[in-house]
Amino acid sequence: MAILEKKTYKGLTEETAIQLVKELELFPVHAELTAREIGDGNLNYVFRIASEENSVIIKQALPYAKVVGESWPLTLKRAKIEADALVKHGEYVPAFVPKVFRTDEDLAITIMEDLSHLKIARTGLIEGEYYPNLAKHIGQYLAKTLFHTSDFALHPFEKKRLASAFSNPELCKITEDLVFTDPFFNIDTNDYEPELQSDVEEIWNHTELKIAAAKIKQSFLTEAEALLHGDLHTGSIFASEEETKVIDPEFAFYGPIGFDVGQFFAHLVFQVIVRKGEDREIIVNQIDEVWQEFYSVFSELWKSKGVDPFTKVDGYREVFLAKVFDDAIGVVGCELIRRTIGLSHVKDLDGIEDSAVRLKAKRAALSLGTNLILKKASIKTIKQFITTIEEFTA
Ligand SMILES: Nc1ncnc2c1ncn2[C@@H]1O[C@H](COP(=O)(O)OP(=O)(O)O)[C@@H](O)[C@H]1O
Ligand SMILES: CSC[C@H]1O[C@H](OP(=O)(O)O)[C@H](O)[C@@H]1O
Repeated sequence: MAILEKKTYKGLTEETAIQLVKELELFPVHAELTAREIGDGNLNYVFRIASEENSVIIKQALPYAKVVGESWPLTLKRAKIEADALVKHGEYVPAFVPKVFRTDEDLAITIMEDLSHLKIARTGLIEGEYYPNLAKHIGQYLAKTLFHTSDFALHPFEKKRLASAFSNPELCKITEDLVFTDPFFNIDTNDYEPELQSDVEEIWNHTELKIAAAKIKQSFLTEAEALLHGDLHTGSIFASEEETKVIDPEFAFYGPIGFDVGQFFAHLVFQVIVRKGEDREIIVNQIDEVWQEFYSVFSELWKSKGVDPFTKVDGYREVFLAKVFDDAIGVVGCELIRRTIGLSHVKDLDGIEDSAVRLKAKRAALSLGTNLILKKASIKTIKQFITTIEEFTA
């Protein structure tokens, strides 16, 4: 029986992935096809199916988290959320997301544009590559996706319909635990070198820090400002010198705008920590540029497309964007700590072979993260944010 007709979930293999694209007539009938599983993420399978002339990607969710196994069951609904978010965001930033060709909820698959001509930005950045358009493009991606899905741009009924359609409790719970909770407590799944034990205990015993982190978590739990990507790290971005494409929005949900902004900042900060001299300056400038671009495009949209009467009140835009910035700084702090001592690290730090250099970099991430969470109220501008980064990472 044809795979799609079965209407039941079954994990694909390289063979059945080929059978599926044939059933869907995505390639000419006699095309010679090859398939390879290329997924390197924590959660899903990704197959690349290619003929001599053409190729597509099939991403399939598993009923559990791939990185842990069947002991961590995870909803298949995330595949639909991811495909729907790609399509929704694609309405506003078609140049910055892959095209979605087909989806199937029973199989939990999305068939999309193959972006293999690009490189995952984290990999390229670690190799020292320079992406002259990355900051500008991500600034635009953030401003457009977040403004257009917010109450500033939508009728309240449509906004609430979307918020309900993108309800994503299981994936949000991963972020609530892994980013905003577990690193601040002695939890089994935390993951760090024994040499960091005293640094980690300092965090666990720091009540003021925990209260500040709890407030940032509270914002993530309650503030349905816009349809977020929800996992906007440099491993979720394909780039070249010219192009930028954002993939993997399976954590999408209605949350605080500063979460997406802060996550992207944080993963640039990891590069600031590991680079030196001019190479480091490039990333510092990109942090500045992404914020300037986000601020200016969001402001233009606010003025030209704002539907809420308060968007016409002088001064409110600046107040709202200051709130987004404050939220983002808190998220940077939590993400720096989480990717250093929690579950699911980043190669930027873990890939440093010399252990003394690696530990120094991790300590910088922890002390900068702590400082940002505690002092975010005093960091009001992008320049002050950059000065703080430089203070802790010199
Ligand atoms: N559209 C695509 N084109 C080419 N490769 C892709 C595409 N989507 C994903 N991949 C590859 O699969 C990997 C994992 O994809 P990702 O969506 O991040 O999965 P996960 O949700 O498991 O993290 C990416 O790092 C990339 O190498
Ligand atoms: C066990 S999930 C941890 C981590 O995995 C996700 O990453 P990705 O899907 O990009 O590999 C996300 O960042 C989660 O926090």
